[in-house]
Amino acid sequence: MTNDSTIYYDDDANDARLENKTVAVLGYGSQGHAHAQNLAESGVDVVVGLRESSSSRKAAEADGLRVATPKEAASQSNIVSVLVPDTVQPAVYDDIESELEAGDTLQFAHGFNIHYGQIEPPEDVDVTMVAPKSPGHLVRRNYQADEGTPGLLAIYQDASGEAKAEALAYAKAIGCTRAGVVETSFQEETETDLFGEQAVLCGGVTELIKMGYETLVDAGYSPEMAYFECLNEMKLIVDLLYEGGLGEMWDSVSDTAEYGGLTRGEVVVDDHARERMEQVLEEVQNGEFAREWILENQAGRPGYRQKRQAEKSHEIEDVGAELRDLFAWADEDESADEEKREVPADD
Ligand SMILES: NC(=O)C1=CN([C@@H]2O[C@H](COP(=O)(O)OP(=O)(O)OC[C@H]3O[C@@H](n4cnc5c(N)ncnc54)[C@H](OP(=O)(O)O)[C@@H]3O)[C@@H](O)[C@H]2O)C=CC1
Ligand SMILES: CC[C@](O)(C(C)=O)C(=O)O
Ligand SMILES: [Mg+2]
Ligand SMILES: [Mg+2]
Repeated sequence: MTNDSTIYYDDDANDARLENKTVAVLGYGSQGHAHAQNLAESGVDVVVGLRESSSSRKAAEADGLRVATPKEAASQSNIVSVLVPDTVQPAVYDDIESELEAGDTLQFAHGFNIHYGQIEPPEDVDVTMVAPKSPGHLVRRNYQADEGTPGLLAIYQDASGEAKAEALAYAKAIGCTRAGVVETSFQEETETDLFGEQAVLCGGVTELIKMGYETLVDAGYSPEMAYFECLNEMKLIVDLLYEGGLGEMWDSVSDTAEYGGLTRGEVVVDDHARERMEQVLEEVQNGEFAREWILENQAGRPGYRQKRQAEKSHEIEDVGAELRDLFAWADEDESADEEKREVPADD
């Protein structure tokens, strides 16, 4: 981040920008349920847009929210927050496009479809992004605990001249300006988000865990020891990194771990890994990943299903399930897990 990045807080946002406006939240999954409930509790008029057959309808209604079809919701609203999965957004957009009027806002939590040209909004609507840098369940939990969730704000199209002020009010209403909202662009958010989840947060970490586990088990150590060491303890280390960066983690582990980590970490994640990271970034930047993902969806997701199945079948998952049943820490997270399970899988 450069020193001139702008960060906005609660005092920079004016709640009145959302007065007399209706927000249609399309989708009631991870982000959708959090935005809709936080907006409503902040006093904003909300209508949730879900298809007639939607398995999420019951949950939204049980949470006291008004529910309509995406098209009806868009026609009743001034701001349409598109929080269905990225892959279905273009089809949902085609359905609601006719309901967008000059001066309305199309709001996103991720820039994929705008940045890669899958959605091309009319010139007379504002196109904004408020993207919490967190899974939706934490956005909701933090709001309920009077805490904030850091987020990003970007303006792709400012037809009204008011796009930023309105997006800031939206960010405040879902709790993001309590923590701070960094201004960025659709391009930067999309490319960094995709790179981060592929190379580091989701893809990189899971491969590192599995490879560490397999190395220990192949060398004759017990699967339980390998699970604890390579997966379970990851949370303890990540909590320290989250609280105080690399420094707090290194301060907290033993000198032996610090010396071993500082000298051996770079043996594993070496220049070869850096080259591969650069390759992953290039495929995000030149649109190759986006094209692959769009085609994969058009083909009915055969490769995705296969990869998912292989991941579920990895021995570490069985070992982990057994251990989590036997130890007390599983109970602590039970309510969070229950909450997560309420979100329907996409297939
Ligand atoms: N997951 C996260 O924490 C984060 C997500 N984002 C972004 O937020 C956006 C939403 O992602 P996320 O919350 O994960 O989405 P989810 O997968 O959780 O969305 C599921 C919701 O979308 C509805 N839905 C699915 N397909 C359709 C369809 N064809 N028509 C209408 N509704 C449909 C589902 O209802 P139904 O019962 O009808 O299937 C359900 O309510 C994305 O742009 C994502 O990149 C950004 C930051 C983090
Ligand atoms: C890290 C995954 C993420 O980018 C997120 C929760 O921010 C996503 O797309 O879900
Ligand atoms: Mg992300
Ligand atoms: Mg993402």
